[in-house]
Amino acid sequence: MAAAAAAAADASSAEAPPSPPAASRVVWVNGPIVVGAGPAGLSVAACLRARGVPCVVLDRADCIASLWQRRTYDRLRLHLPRHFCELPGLPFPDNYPEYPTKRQFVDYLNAYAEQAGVQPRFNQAVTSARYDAAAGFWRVRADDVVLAEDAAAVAAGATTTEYIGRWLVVATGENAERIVPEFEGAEDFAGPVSHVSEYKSGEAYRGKRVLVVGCGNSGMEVCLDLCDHNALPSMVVRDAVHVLPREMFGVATFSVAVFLLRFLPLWLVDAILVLLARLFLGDLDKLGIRRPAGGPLELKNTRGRTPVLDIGALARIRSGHIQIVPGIKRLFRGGAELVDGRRVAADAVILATGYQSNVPQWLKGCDFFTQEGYPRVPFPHGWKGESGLYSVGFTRRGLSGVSSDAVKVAQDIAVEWEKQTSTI
Ligand SMILES: Cc1cc2nc3c(=O)[nH]c(=O)nc-3n(C[C@H](O)[C@H](O)[C@H](O)COP(=O)(O)OP(=O)(O)OC[C@H]3O[C@@H](n4cnc5c(N)ncnc54)[C@H](O)[C@@H]3O)c2cc1C
Ligand SMILES: NC(=O)C1=CN([C@@H]2O[C@H](COP(=O)(O)OP(=O)(O)OC[C@H]3O[C@@H](n4cnc5c(N)ncnc54)[C@H](OP(=O)(O)O)[C@@H]3O)[C@@H](O)[C@H]2O)C=CC1
Ligand SMILES: O=C(O)C(=O)Cc1c[nH]c2ccccc12
Repeated sequence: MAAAAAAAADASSAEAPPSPPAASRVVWVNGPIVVGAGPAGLSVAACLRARGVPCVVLDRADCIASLWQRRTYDRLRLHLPRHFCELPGLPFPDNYPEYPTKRQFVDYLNAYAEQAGVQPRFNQAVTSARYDAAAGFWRVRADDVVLAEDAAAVAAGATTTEYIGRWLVVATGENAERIVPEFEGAEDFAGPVSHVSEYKSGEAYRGKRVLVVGCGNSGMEVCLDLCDHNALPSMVVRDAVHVLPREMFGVATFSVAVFLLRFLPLWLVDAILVLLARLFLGDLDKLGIRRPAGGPLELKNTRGRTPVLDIGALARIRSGHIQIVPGIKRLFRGGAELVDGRRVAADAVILATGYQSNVPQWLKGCDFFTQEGYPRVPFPHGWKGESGLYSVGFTRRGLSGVSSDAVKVAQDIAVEWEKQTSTI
């Protein structure tokens, strides 16, 4: 019986997986295939080119840095000082402010791609990537993104291209997909429900009662923007959250943290940050904002929970312009019932409920990434997998993590590239 079971298991593991339908096109890539043309994809491509390694960069969007260009609001600025956000090889222009605007950052990224000669293939949505061990190549499939307006293309159906190459660089980011929670009664709610990635400005919400779900940097900044446009925001704070001042006496809190980390252990830096935040911001408990037990940097590094860097929302909470409410139990026609039984009226709901990686949806047959779509090996070692697999931008350390990964990945691939090309 046991032998029969073992034989059956052997037989099933030996069985070849069903082969996917043939791609309409096959492209042999001389060099790495980079998936994602955000800051991570651009910077690794630039570093590769600087070392003489060609690559192909694929993106599902029709432009570079689609997160920044298509899925963020107008008033957005970098919230870390500029020198923490520069990509390898190109400083920001001298006239940029300490916290560049979204427009400035996008201009910088366009200049970066241009200077490095990176020309991504757009409208290429990667649907699967797997390593073909027999051939020693990665097979990456991408569907042409067809716009609904393009009737002829829609009628012809999606074209699939298979890219085949020796190396695969995953650069699809920590914010690839929006998180959209489902609420009981959502179908009864009379107003619009949107994700913050669709929000541009509070102009559309003048005079309206808006329920903003989530109190990360997005939720806080959108509430502030709504106030500036005379809307009436309530913000759902369902759990504890760290709020830090963006600056203390003109010095960036982030810079203070980085400086202290040179001498002190992380737990102590966290304790100092919490103490300073208490001094600068006062007791937030009174406002309905509790601090988590873990420290702000610890939670950022281990769970990806970014502390809020306050740029003015707290003042509006104190003044009563932003109302804090607990978690949502259910939605109803005119608003939401909360977990404490209270009701809050709302004309619109904005979900500032965060983002997630999409790597598990398309990277098959390898366990380098966790189910959450992050490298299993923790920072600073998560940039290199097996068989020519790499990741850039999954460090939970923002743009500075992107840059440090990109340099390491390009260096590593360049060494392999030189070995391979010199033997030809
Ligand atoms: C609102 C906001 C503000 C931020 N501000 C800062 C900041 O001030 N400082 C900081 O350090 N960090 C900040 N971050 C963190 C952010 O992660 C980085 O700024 C940066 O965008 C990460 O770059 P990336 O290339 O890894 O990911 P992204 O910028 O998300 O780029 C990934 C690209 O991959 C593409 N893609 C995804 N899936 C596929 C697929 N299946 N096929 C093809 N293409 C695909 C996407 O279209 C996208 O263009 C912010 C994030 C957000 C959401
Ligand atoms: N100026 C800047 O540079 C900005 C930077 N960013 C960055 O973008 C990234 C994403 O930020 P953000 O979009 O704020 O996402 P976050 O993941 O940081 O925050 C999501 C928030 O939504 C809450 N949430 C999730 N699901 C629910 C639910 N069902 N009910 C109630 N609350 C819920 C979470 O609460 P809980 O903790 O309880 O799960 C959390 O407060 C971060 O790294 C951030 O720093 C964002 C905006 C501006
Ligand atoms: O803004 C983001 O999402 C970032 O990831 C930037 C960032 C990296 N490390 C941090 C620690 C505290 C606050 C922001 C960041």
